[in-house]
Amino acid sequence: MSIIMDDLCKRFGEKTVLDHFSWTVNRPMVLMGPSGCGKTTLLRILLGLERLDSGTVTGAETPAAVFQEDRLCPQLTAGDNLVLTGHGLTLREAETELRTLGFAESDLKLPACRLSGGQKRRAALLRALLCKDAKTLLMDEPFTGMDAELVVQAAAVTVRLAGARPVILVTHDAAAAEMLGWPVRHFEE
Ligand SMILES: Nc1ncnc2c1ncn2[C@@H]1O[C@H](COP(=O)(O)OP(=O)(O)OP(=O)(O)O)[C@@H](O)[C@H]1O
Repeated sequence: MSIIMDDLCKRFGEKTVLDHFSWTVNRPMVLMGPSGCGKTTLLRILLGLERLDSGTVTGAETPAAVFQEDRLCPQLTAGDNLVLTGHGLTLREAETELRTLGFAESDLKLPACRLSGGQKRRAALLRALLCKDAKTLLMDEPFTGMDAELVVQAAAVTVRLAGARPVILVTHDAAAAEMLGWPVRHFEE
């Protein structure tokens, strides 16, 4: 299974964001590039949230996503948020993985709106990684708001749970990219 992007073009008014961009992703990979170069736009195109001017995408069906915003249901616990989109994921499995990313028993009982920014980010990351029917993963800055020690743990969990699926993980964090150990594509402006 591969995400195949062929000759993609996208403009916003005068601004060209994708200029005949082609890329085949058949395994987990990292996408890096300067702010404003179009990384989020590319993920939004793959998710069907933005329309291409020209070009084709195949193989991006049934993705799970980590957006720049966490997009958790605020009244549900972190575990219930994971179960909600997990397609067969049990609460026990969800909470086990939340504990590996530092959730205490008391954190597991809180509604998502009472969690810290970093905890919400970890929950959003695990929600995508644990979505059982996702064939691809699209992750936009999933480690934002985590301190260095947590990034180490989050990167290890990401590698373990992503497996061999096609993944595009956008990050500004060169140290995180190195920890993942995945090939890096540099997206220039
Ligand atoms: N809906 C839109 N309308 C107009 N311009 C847009 C729209 N969405 C994005 N842009 C512009 O397209 C360019 C690429 O934006 P995008 O968010 O994809 O960049 P990015 O590489 O993800 O940046 P960052 O790393 O800062 O998140 C920017 O110049 C942005 O202002």
